[in-house]
Amino acid sequence: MTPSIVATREYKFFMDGEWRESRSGETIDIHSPYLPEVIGKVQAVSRVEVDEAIEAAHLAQIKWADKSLQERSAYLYKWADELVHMQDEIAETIMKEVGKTLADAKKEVVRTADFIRYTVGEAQHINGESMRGDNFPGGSKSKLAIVERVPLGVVLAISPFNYPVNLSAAKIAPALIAGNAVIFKPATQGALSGTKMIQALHKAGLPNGIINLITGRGSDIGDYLVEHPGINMISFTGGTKTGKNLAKKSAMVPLVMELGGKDPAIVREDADLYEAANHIISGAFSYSGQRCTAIKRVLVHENVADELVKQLRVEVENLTVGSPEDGNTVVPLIDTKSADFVEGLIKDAARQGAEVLTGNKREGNLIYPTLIDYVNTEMRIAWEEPFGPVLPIIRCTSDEEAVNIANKSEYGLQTSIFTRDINKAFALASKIETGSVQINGRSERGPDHFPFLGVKGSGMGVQGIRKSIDSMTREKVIVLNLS
Ligand SMILES: NC(=O)C1=CN([C@@H]2O[C@H](COP(=O)(O)OP(=O)(O)OC[C@H]3O[C@@H](n4cnc5c(N)ncnc54)[C@H](OP(=O)(O)O)[C@@H]3O)[C@@H](O)[C@H]2O)C=CC1
Ligand SMILES: O=C(O)[C@H](O)COP(=O)(O)O
Repeated sequence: MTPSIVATREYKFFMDGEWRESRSGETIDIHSPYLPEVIGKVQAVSRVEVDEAIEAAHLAQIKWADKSLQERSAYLYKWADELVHMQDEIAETIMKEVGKTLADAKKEVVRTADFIRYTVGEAQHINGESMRGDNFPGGSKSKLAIVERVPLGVVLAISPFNYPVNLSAAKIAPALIAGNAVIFKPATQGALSGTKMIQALHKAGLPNGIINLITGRGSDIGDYLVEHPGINMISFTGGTKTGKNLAKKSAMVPLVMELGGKDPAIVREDADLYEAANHIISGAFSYSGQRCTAIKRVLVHENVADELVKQLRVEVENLTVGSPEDGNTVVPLIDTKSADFVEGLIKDAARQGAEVLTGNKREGNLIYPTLIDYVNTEMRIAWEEPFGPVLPIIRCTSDEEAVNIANKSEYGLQTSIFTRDINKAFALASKIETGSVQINGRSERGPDHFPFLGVKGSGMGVQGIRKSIDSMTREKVIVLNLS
């Protein structure tokens, strides 16, 4: 095993341009999903320090918004460059902290640098508009409205553990380029990776106060941050329960939330089963299914179910399982609680008569990839999001039944439809209640400039580069009354 580069180093939080120890005197141990030792400690930032950071952010934001777009762009380009320079160090931290393979962790860092650069380019092509009053009956031609987009002020960015760099920067970059300051609260498991990402931003020379990294448990400071009167917009990615709580607590603040999912793959009778199986396996099992967009149930027509299941089983049994350090696809889950939860879902299905075809084995947090056939709608696994490497198969008698089961979910992130009939695919897509529908492909967020959204319990508002910038700005109308 390679020696840990993060050892048990204690990391500081970042506020008003300075790395600081919290006056709380408390730190939080960060455990690895697969290594026995504590891999780092982060500060448990106090409420008073949260107040101070938000105040500093407000003061700094005014000058930041005054800078030209080209000046702000230069800082963000430097940030992207620094991330690329630091990619080995950051990727290793991601691997140890959230158990992603080094190759995937590096991809995450490079994808993030690309994301930042694209964000700058997008912002440089956003223009306001103007309109004359006489377009409306009775309106005067002498009224000229100039409509621009202006920043909202201080954006609170809260991110989950599974893409600790990319999903954080996907909030921070659009906020910054639009002229906002940011309070960034990373997932506690993910805070070391988030800290490294902010080190890269610090190296880019960003003015003091524009970015503030607040570490601490969501259960301690989450509500305080969300309810804080100094926060002007919240961009949150995480679980549906946390998101619902957040939506109740925040008041009169624009909110974008990307939450959990239970993405179905609908496999029609006429699908190319080989293609479908490949997409389903990579959709369901990469990074052990710890993706909001993972395929989390298969709704297959009964006439082709045996054939599909046979192919899926072969592919599941070929998946590599073990430490992320050896490049395995199925790796230990983020913590014991998550592994217990996934195991509970498998046991419930088995107890109720589902057929566990392969997997159902556990070593610590490592759950072997598990394929379960003959799942019915009475079983928890038909509805609950595992965030783990388990795939339930529900056999359906018709498209209508598949669509009904797909839509009954409390979630609405994405759906995949596999079919050779493009007309049928469109007809089904129009009935599906999810933010996106993928035809003949696995569910996924990227490419990152596509709008990305969940409906129902999967979220509100839209991300995706242009949409994220829009969500972090508002229109400002200045009317010239000409003589
Ligand atoms: N739709 C999407 O785009 C995505 C959705 N997800 C969803 O996220 C979940 C997994 O991520 P996970 O990190 O476990 O999610 P959590 O909901 O547990 O945590 C997400 C973030 O919220 C913070 N938090 C916790 N309590 C509060 C609170 N009261 N107020 C404000 N913030 C709080 C957490 O901090 P702390 O870590 O300190 O508890 C963390 O930073 C899955 O359900 C997954 O589907 C994940 C990625 C993408
Ligand atoms: O957090 C997630 O799971 C992501 O938003 C999904 O991203 P991906 O589809 O690119 O893995």
